[in-house]
Amino acid sequence: MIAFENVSKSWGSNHVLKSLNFDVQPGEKVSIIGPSGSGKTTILRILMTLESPSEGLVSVDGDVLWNVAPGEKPKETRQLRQTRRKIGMVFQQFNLFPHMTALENVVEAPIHVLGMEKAEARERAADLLNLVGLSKHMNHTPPQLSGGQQQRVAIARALAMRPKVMLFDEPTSALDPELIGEVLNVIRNLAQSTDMTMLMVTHEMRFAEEISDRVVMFDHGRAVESGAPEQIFKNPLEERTRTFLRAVLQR
Ligand SMILES: Nc1ncnc2c1ncn2[C@@H]1O[C@H](COP(=O)(O)OP(=O)(O)OP(=O)(O)O)[C@@H](O)[C@H]1O
Repeated sequence: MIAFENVSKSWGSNHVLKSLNFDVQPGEKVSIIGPSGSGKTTILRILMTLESPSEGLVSVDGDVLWNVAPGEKPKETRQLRQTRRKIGMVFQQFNLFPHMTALENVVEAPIHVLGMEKAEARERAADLLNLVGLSKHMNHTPPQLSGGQQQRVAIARALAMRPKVMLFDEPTSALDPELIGEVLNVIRNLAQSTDMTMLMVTHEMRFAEEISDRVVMFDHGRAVESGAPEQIFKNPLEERTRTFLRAVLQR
């Protein structure tokens, strides 16, 4: 469903991704872990076309998003916009429209981007807000909601576009500790009840262990180890994974 082939990304002399080969199978739930600055977010941003690779091929659902030859300037492929719609993303920051209600935030893109009928979009948005446990808050604006509730609206908004792939970039990092659980519960339910492909960057190790089919350890722009959660967390093969996990799990 997602494939990175020999993908590199540099900002000046900072080589953030180094000939990365990485894929995610249809329906697979994959978590990316690794030290700060190892390139985890950059992978998601390339998939969202918020960044372009310096080199390499990236495809989603069989469509080429990026195909950049060495020394070539990245340019958008013809089907990029179409492919981009297959992907929903949840960021650390919720990025909701503050003056709109939760429901209006969720219906916005289906109406304006997908051209969905207003009534159908509102019905779907109400179902999704119910799914994330916010049926009582549909008419509240973001300032009237807690951070956890706002992030759940952001998840509903991403789902409203009927994506085949959901990307999560540290979805609980901006939340107070007591609000993290409610957002993780929503993501856990999605992972267990949908056949969507899910790729998540997270510092929540126990959560990654619990919900993922596979965990990938990143370091210095490379996937250094990939395996079932019990293998990565209980029996990591790479010294870099052991050192990283020792540090984060002792915190
Ligand atoms: N727009 C940018 N311009 C220049 N450098 C950037 C840009 N975005 C990211 N970087 C650099 O790329 C490197 C990798 O960043 P990235 O955010 O992908 O790491 P990460 O593994 O997600 O880290 P964290 O866990 O701290 O979020 C860092 O050195 C960062 O400073």
